[in-house]
Amino acid sequence: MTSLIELAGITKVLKGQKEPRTILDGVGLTVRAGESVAIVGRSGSGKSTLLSVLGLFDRADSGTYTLDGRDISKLPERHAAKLRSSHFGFVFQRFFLLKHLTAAQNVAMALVNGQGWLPRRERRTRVMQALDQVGIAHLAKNRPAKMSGGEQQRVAIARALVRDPRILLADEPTGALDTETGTVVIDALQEATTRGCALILVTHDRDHAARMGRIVDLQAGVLTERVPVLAGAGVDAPTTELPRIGGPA
Ligand SMILES: Nc1ncnc2c1ncn2[C@@H]1O[C@H](COP(=O)(O)OP(=O)(O)OP(=O)(O)O)[C@@H](O)[C@H]1O
Repeated sequence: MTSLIELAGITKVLKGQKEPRTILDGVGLTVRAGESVAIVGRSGSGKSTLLSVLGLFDRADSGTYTLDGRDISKLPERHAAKLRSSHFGFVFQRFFLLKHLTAAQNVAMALVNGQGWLPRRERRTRVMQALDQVGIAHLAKNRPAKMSGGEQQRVAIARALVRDPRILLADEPTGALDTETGTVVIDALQEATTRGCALILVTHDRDHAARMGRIVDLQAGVLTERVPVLAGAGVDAPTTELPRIGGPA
């Protein structure tokens, strides 16, 4: 299977301070369609920065970003904006729902913004499909105030899915939820991978990370891939680490 995303030697340096600070130091990452990848690491290690680079909200200072076989490292912003809406769905810790709109109307907003006005019937079908995919089609007419946190986050996931993205980027989507509700939200995100969508999840929750197909660890700007240890190998830790990937030798 060919890669959907390939980052190589990605570097991001924060300027505007006394001393420039390297946040991403030669990061490499390959993600294929239908894969799920957890990005873990200490607070401030650069996980959200990496997600911003992946989602084309921010640009790397050096390195290459290949999306679907195309080098997009130097893409002008107007093309990047198009790719953002055609290829990516975003889910954040905060739900960012409009409180005066119903769940269905909140999801429909993504279609209006991204693709102009679709015919009403098609819009309705896609919105209901997206709500159904996250298990809350029955709440289509509810406003956020009448929904639990987990339900609101599932509306936000439906809003991210309604444009049928190739890649779902989720930044601490369970951060505001209790463990049980968080698990339901992770289920909803993972369901998208069964349809070929790649899922990249930033999380501090070990259990949620462990449910992803792969875990990558960001420490001091350096990304390492954790490789599951075979059961019975006599190692206490559930995972072990390889040397850094994608960085200079
Ligand atoms: N716009 C900015 N201006 C100044 N510093 C920034 C900016 N954005 C990020 N940083 C700094 O860059 C570092 C990486 O931030 P980032 O948010 O990517 O980390 P993180 O791993 O996602 O953290 P957390 O787990 O707490 O969300 C942090 O030290 C942060 O303070």
